[in-house]
Amino acid sequence: MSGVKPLKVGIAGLGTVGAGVVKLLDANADLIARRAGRPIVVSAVSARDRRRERGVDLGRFAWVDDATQLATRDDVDVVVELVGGADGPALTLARGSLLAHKPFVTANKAMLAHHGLLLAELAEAAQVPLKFEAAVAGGIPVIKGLREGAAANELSRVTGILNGTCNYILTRMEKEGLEFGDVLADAQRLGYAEADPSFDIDGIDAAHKLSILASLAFGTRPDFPAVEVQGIRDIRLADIRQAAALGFKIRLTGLAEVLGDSLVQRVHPTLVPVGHLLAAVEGPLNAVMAEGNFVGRLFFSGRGAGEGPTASAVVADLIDIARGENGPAFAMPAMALAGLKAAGPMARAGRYYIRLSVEDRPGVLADITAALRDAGVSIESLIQPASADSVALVVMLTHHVSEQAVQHAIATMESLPASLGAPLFMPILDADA
Ligand SMILES: NC(=O)C1=CN([C@@H]2O[C@H](COP(=O)(O)OP(=O)(O)OC[C@H]3O[C@@H](n4cnc5c(N)ncnc54)[C@H](O)[C@@H]3O)[C@@H](O)[C@H]2O)C=CC1
Ligand SMILES: N[C@@H](CC=O)C(=O)O
Ligand code: NA
Repeated sequence: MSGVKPLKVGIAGLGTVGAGVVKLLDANADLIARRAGRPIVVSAVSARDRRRERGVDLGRFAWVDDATQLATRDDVDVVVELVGGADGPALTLARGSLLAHKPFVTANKAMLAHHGLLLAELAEAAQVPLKFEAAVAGGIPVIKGLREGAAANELSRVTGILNGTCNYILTRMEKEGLEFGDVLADAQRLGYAEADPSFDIDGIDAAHKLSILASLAFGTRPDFPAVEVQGIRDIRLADIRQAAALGFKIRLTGLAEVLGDSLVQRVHPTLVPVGHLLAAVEGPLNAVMAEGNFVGRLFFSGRGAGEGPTASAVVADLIDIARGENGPAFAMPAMALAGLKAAGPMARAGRYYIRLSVEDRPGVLADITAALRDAGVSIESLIQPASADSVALVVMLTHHVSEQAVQHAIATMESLPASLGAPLFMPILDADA
C-alpha cells in the first residue's frame, strides 16, 4: 500500500486496553490496512510508568510524558484515550483533541456518561468523529448496531447485562458455590474490573453504559445522574441458590425505556427466568436486547470486558475513522437530543423477590406477613430455607404489585425487632420481556 498516507494514532493509557490495542494493530496490521484503505500505525504513546512490562515493544513510538500533549502533536492524526476517569487528564485530552480538530476515540464510559453531550457538541463543531464502541459492552458492536444498524427504527426499550465483572462474579458464585468476596480478586486479575472495582460491583459502571445506550436508542441527552442504581454487593450465595431452586438466575441488568414523556433508567440485580436469553449470558459476557418498531427484537452478545474484546472495539473505531466515516456521536446531532424527565421509582410494578434475615423465634413470620398485608403486597410463595444458629432467612416471591408497596413492606419489616439487617429485594424479569 505504498503512497497511501497511514493514519497516525496517539494512545494515552497503556494498561489492559491500551496494550491490547497495540498488540491488535501489530497482529492484524495487513488485514486492517486492507479494510481501512490505509495502514493504521501508532506514532506516540503516553502512560504513567514508562518502564512497566506490557508485552509490547514501545521503543518504536514517541513517548509523551503529559498525555494531554497528544492533542496537539503533528505526528498524531487521531487520539485514543484509554486512561479512564470521568474528569482529569481524560477530559482535558478529549477537549484538547476535539478543539484541535483531531478525531477522538475512547473506551471511557464514565467520561461519556458525565460529559458526552459536551464532547458530542465539540466534535460536531470541529466536524471530526467522536467514537466510543469500546465504552459499552466491550467488544460487542452495540454502539454501531444501534447508531447505524437500527437507525431506521423507533426503539422502545433497551435491556442488558452491561458489566462483565459482575456477571463473572455472579456466574462463578452460581457454578462454584463461592461467596462474592472470593471471586472479585480474580475479576481484577483478569483485567475485567475498573481501577476502582466499586464502580463495577455497585452498579455505577453499568449505569454509565446504560445512560449512553439510552441516549443512542431514544435520541435523548445522556442523563447518568437520573439512573437508579443498585449493585451486587448484597447478593449472597444463599440468594443465588434460592433463585436457582425457584427457576431463576441472578443477573445485574440495566433497563432503559420511555414511558409517556419520561425516561426509565435502572440498574438492579434481577431474577431472570432460566429459559430467558439473558440467563444464558455467563462469565464476562455482556448482552444487549433492543426492541425496534420494524426490526423487532435485536439481541447482541459477546465479551464485554478484557484486553482482546475491548481492543477489538477501539480498533474498529479507528478503521471507521481511516475510512472517513463521521456520523453524529449519539445517532443524531447533539442539538437535536431531547431532555426527558426521569420516571420516578414509584412508577414501577411487577413481581419481586424479597429476602430478609431475622431472629429465628416464634411470631416472626406472623409479623412479616402482617407487614406485607398492611402494605397490600400479595405473596406467591414464602420459603424459609434451613439456616444455622438462631438466624432465619426468609425468601418471598410476590405477585404482580407496585414497587411502592414492596418498598413500604420492606421498610416495616426492617423495623421489626427480630430484623437482622436491611432486606434485599430484586425485580423478577418476565419470561417474555
Ligand atoms: N478493562 C476493560 O475490560 C475495559 C476497560 N474500559 C475502559 O478503558 C479505559 C482503560 O481501562 P484499563 O485499560 O482497564 O485500565 P488500566 O488501569 O489497566 O490502564 C490505565 C492506563 O492509563 C495510564 N494512566 C493513568 N493516568 C494517566 C495519565 N495521567 N496520563 C497517561 N496515562 C495515564 C496508566 O498508566 C495505565 O497505563 C477505562 O476508561 C475503562 O473504563 C472499557 C471497556 C472494557
Ligand atoms: N469493568 C468493566 C469493563 C468493561 O467495560 C466490566 O467489568 O464490564
Ligand atoms: Na461495544
